Amino acid sequence: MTKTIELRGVEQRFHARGTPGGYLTAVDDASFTLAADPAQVVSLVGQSGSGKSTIARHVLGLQKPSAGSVLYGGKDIFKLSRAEYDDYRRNVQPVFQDPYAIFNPFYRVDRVLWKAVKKFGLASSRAAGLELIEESLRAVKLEPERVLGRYPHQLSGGQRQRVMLARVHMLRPAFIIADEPVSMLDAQVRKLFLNILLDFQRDHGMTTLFITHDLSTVYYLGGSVMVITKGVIVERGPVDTVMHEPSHPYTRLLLDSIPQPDPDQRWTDRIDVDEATGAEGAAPKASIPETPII
Ligand SMILES: Nc1ncnc2c1ncn2[C@@H]1O[C@H](COP(=O)(O)OP(=O)(O)OP(=O)(O)O)[C@@H](O)[C@H]1O
Repeated sequence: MTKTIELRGVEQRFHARGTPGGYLTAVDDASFTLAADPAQVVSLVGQSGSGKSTIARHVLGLQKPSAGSVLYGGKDIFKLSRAEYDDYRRNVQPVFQDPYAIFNPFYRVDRVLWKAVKKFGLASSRAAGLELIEESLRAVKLEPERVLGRYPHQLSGGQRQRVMLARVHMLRPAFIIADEPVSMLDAQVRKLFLNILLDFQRDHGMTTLFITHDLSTVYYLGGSVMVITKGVIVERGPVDTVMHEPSHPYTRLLLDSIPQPDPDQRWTDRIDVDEATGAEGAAPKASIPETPII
């Protein structure tokens, strides 16, 4: 049976002083399904504060929605049996912006990988475990001898990110929930990271929910995209269609925020998102640079 993650009418309210009613709606009636088969890349794109991370937290079971439900294999993730929960934890893996917080600075980075080997019983001996770790590090273009034995601060941000991807590679989850994973990386390392996610999709059948504020990254990844503003998913579809024929004014505004390589035309227009009305005052039809900047 194909594994699925489904959000059904998810709403998230937070207490917020000074707002009408004393709360803000961070996510409003969000519904979508991620399927493991065929493996796919689905991006969720929107500006800061649009509700993306809140949705990631819902999918990862870190935040219970105020209303609606998050289903894994058709079952509410907050009501799974122990065995179902273990399956969900193994098959839905997060990758965050800066994994520095996940590494304990007092332990070598090896520990994160060995913990996964032990927790999920991935190898029957130490030698087999080490072989698996080394294979996974190579799969994310890291040389084991340059990484193992080091402390987190001795690695670059891009290397730390890829150690987390090596962990994902070992676990082979059905789903990766990647929340702004590349926003702190330079263009080259960013591209490397995105290519690894695409390799994971093609070679190991992993489906990624890729959360970002950056449409050019979405363009590079391909697949499909959902556009979110003020907690509402306003547009969705294949990346090519949404990028070339955006139907919602907010998507057009986002498209106009892609910088151009030409210094005289870095931005096609000024981006003025009206906080009160969302996408009011839409900019002229967007143009996508020939070579998206990633
Ligand atoms: N625990 C919380 N308590 C109160 N408000 C919150 C909480 N978490 C998020 N919010 C608010 O909910 C809204 C959506 O936040 P969220 O972090 O999901 O946005 P985002 O699109 O991921 O933004 P960014 O790209 O900046 O991370 C914001 O207005 C934020 O201030």
